[in-house]
Amino acid sequence: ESGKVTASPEKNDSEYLSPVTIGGQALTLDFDTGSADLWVFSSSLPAADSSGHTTFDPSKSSTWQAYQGATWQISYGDGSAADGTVGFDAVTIGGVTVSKQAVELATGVSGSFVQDTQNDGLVGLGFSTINTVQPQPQKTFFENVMPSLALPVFTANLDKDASGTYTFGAIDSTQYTGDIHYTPVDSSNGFWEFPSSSYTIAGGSPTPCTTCSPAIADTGTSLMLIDDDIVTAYYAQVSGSSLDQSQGGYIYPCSATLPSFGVAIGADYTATIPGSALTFAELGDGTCFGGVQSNQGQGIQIYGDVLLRNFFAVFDGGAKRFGVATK
Ligand SMILES: CN(C)c1ccc(C(=O)NN)cc1
Repeated sequence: ESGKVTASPEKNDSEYLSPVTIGGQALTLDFDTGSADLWVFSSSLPAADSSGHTTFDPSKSSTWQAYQGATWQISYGDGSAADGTVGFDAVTIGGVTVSKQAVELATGVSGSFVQDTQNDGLVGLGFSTINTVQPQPQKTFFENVMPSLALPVFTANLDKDASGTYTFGAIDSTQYTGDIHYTPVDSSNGFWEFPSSSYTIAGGSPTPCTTCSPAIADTGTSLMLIDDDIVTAYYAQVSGSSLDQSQGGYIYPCSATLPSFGVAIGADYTATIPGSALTFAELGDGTCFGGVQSNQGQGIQIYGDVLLRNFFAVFDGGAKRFGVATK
């Protein structure tokens, strides 16, 4: 089987939201290849925290099965967090159903989730070694459905300020051009992780970097969070740019011309993003906030939506590989 759903961008393409049905209840969730918990705003949240969100109410699902005593708690790279209890229910995405998917009910969420009223929770599409359910980590929707998919893959075709598509179980050849360039994935940290040991700024042949951190493909992160020395070199080529502590990153005059930025996807391919696609947000006073920012020395480079929305991306759970194609 295979199925596809729309991925609709929030403002500034900061995240992409997709329709999911759980126990017959429709919610709008953020598909996140950088985590492995499927969690939803629940009817047990304080009303002040769930106001504006659609909540899942297990008492209204005839197929809900509580997982007695199980709990979860997660924190994300941006400092946001959520926690709660666990059960199992039928989860359907694009017509593809897992009958007994672990569904994590939020009884606590941090402020940025409360404020993000279009978001009713997350679908983790990383590897279940980083699932936070105790006493027993739970498999992701993709891990559960993989054996019944025509192909053990899902693809992300995100777009700039336009709706895109997530597809499970098929590689839709109408969604990309040319070849798909794959790299093996090291899932030992729970991410779609691969080496990225060269980069290009403003074109030309790639600069090798033996000290460059490995990278992860993360649909749940908005920006590209890159090793600090590379980011410094990038903005050195942007006139009027500066590191603005109050904004939390590099800003520049929106009139500036940004150089292109290319990053290695494994050993054989450089994914190059044109400068015109490397602004994340206008700050309203003529300055712009860059899509390329520092990873603050985290030792991992996070290739989020600023990269992914420029490509067709393949997450291959069968061959444990990640691929990109132009489109
Ligand atoms: C506050 N929200 C909606 C978030 C969603 C996803 C993430 C994330 O780091 N995913 N890899 C952080 C925060």
